[in-house]
Amino acid sequence: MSDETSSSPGGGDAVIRLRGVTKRFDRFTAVDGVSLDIRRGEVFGLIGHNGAGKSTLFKMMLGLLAPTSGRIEVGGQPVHGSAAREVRRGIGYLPENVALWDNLSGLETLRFFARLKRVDAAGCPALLERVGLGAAGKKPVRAYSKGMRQRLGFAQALLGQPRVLFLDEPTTGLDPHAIHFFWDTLAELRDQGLTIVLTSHILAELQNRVDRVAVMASGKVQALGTLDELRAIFDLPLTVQASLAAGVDAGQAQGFMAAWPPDLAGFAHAFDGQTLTLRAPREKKMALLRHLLAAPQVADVQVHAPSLEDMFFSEGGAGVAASAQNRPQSRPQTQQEAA
Ligand SMILES: Nc1ncnc2c1ncn2[C@@H]1O[C@H](COP(=O)(O)OP(=O)(O)OP(=O)(O)O)[C@@H](O)[C@H]1O
Repeated sequence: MSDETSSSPGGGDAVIRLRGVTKRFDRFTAVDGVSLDIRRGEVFGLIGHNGAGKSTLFKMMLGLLAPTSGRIEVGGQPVHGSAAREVRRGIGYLPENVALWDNLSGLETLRFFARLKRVDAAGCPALLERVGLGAAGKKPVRAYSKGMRQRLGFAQALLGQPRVLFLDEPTTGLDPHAIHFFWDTLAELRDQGLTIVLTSHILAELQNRVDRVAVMASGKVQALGTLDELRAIFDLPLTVQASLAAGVDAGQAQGFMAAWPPDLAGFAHAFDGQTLTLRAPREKKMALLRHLLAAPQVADVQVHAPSLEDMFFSEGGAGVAASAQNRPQSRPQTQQEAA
């Protein structure tokens, strides 16, 4: 793959550039006019409900599926056409279910994939070490656990030192230890300059580990940005929890509630006698905190910003996509802006 990059409107280098990408299966439109820049060295999450078009978009970015219309470039080169083979050599791909042969050992499997990818197999033992399978390289794959199989799949994606990695549901079925290991490895690769695009349905796991997220629905990218940018788009309230001190009796608690300032009225969501839960707009946070911290009855205050999951399930369960369709004009980047 060429190391050439093109600049993205949002700043930084666009390693992956999509313009007006559409995929139709007969009369059904699975991906609908997607324009997107993915920058060098970023971890980019693609989320959305089942059937939103993530895998179809993924396959097109990998050059495995031709778009009906639109243009896709990786490293400044089209992923379809005469340069496609060369472009794909710079891409690593971990499918959701890697096809492995039970009778081959981990090392034989990796060497097999190296031959398929036409890269030097001499680095296979080191790659197995890299993913934590050094000691299991000679074991047949049939003796591998789900986590070990996933690590082996990850190793084959890293063959040939790709500059761009596509990972489809990479942590599905992994235990917490394996998930931790996976994200640590990903952070190291990212620090080495790799661009990583991944899909996941596990939003809590994604939210502090990806640089930006694209939310897909009905074949379109409905919202795009960092977690903070998405929070600004959806403008959901903060949740603030104030715990009263252990010695506060019912009368003092009542006094605390009765002395509530009128300019902060309407945010109280629940009070169980010990903990007051409030939902407040972000601009009221400081006023609310000042009041709570000055109250002698309050022993502890916790503030929770809306999570990716809160946003996804916002608007009474209609989901992030429905909310994004009605998004205000002050959003970070739309498809049109990217185009
Ligand atoms: N080869 C195909 N022929 C016809 N329709 C297809 C084909 N591939 C995908 N689709 C349809 O395109 C839509 C998008 O599918 P896609 O697999 O991209 O969704 P997804 O977001 O990856 O979903 P999931 O989270 O379930 O993997 C779905 O309605 C699917 O049925």
